[in-house]
Amino acid sequence: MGEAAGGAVGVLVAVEGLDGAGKATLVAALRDAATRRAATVATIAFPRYDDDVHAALAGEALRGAHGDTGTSVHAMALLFALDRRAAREELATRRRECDVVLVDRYVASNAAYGSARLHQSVGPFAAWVHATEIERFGVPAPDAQVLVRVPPELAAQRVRDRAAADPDRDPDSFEADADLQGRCAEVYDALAREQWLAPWWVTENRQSGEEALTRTADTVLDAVLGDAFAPGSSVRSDTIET
Ligand SMILES: Nc1ncnc2c1ncn2[C@@H]1O[C@H](COP(=O)(O)OP(=O)(O)OP(=O)(O)O)[C@@H](O)[C@H]1O
Ligand SMILES: Cc1cn([C@H]2C[C@H](O)[C@@H](COP(=O)(O)O)O2)c(=O)[nH]c1=O
Repeated sequence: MGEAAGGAVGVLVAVEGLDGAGKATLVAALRDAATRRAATVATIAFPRYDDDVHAALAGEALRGAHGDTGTSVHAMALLFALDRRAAREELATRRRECDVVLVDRYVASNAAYGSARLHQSVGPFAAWVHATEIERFGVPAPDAQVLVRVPPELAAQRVRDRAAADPDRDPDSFEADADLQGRCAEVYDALAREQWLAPWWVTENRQSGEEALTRTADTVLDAVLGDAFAPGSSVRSDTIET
């Protein structure tokens, strides 16, 4: 569990899933649910495009800049990993200050997308991500990971709808690759099944509406905060049907 100092629980919860799955939407619901129960909360979205040069380079490479960087699976993963390495201090500070630290994408995004790009399941690439980010860079493992699970076609439709409404959100090269998204969905399922890196929760995000989201957010918080207040117990893996 997180570093309990100054009274804050400091539980680190990573929200994962395909592009357009609804991660940002769930993070917002989790933040509201945490605030309702008087838990202090911080949110960080990776890649930190505006705050870290590696993330900025990765974002540009996703749109064709920097020669062949975007085509290199390992180069892209290193840029995403270096962004998180540079965020270690901020993460530590937020965990000291807050009960819940929500991260929108984290280390498992690298494992999922890189493995999918290489047509692997949870295998050598995921092991390389673990060795590089956790063991070498000292990026902290999360306490819990939530997979926002949707059929890839639905996620792709949401990406298209969002792009139609906001020209600044036109799909990047990963978002535009339907085969990649399909394989990535399979890798995410395998990561969750294998409890890769930390315990996983799986939530389906097919329904629209506040009610289902709020229910999911409350279920996750009951688990992570409830367990955090009960020393010696650990966060369970489960499936939340919404
Ligand atoms: N349950 C839902 N029903 C209908 N629309 C939804 C639902 N969840 C999210 N959306 C919409 O789908 C779009 C994508 O959602 P969101 O931005 O939360 O996804 P994301 O996983 O954070 O995407 P990305 O990784 O590409 O930034 C948004 O326009 C959002 O309003
Ligand atoms: C953090 C991170 C992201 N990715 C992939 C996932 C997305 O397709 C893109 C950009 O992320 P965004 O949430 O759409 O802005 O990059 C990745 O492969 N590895 C990572 O660590």
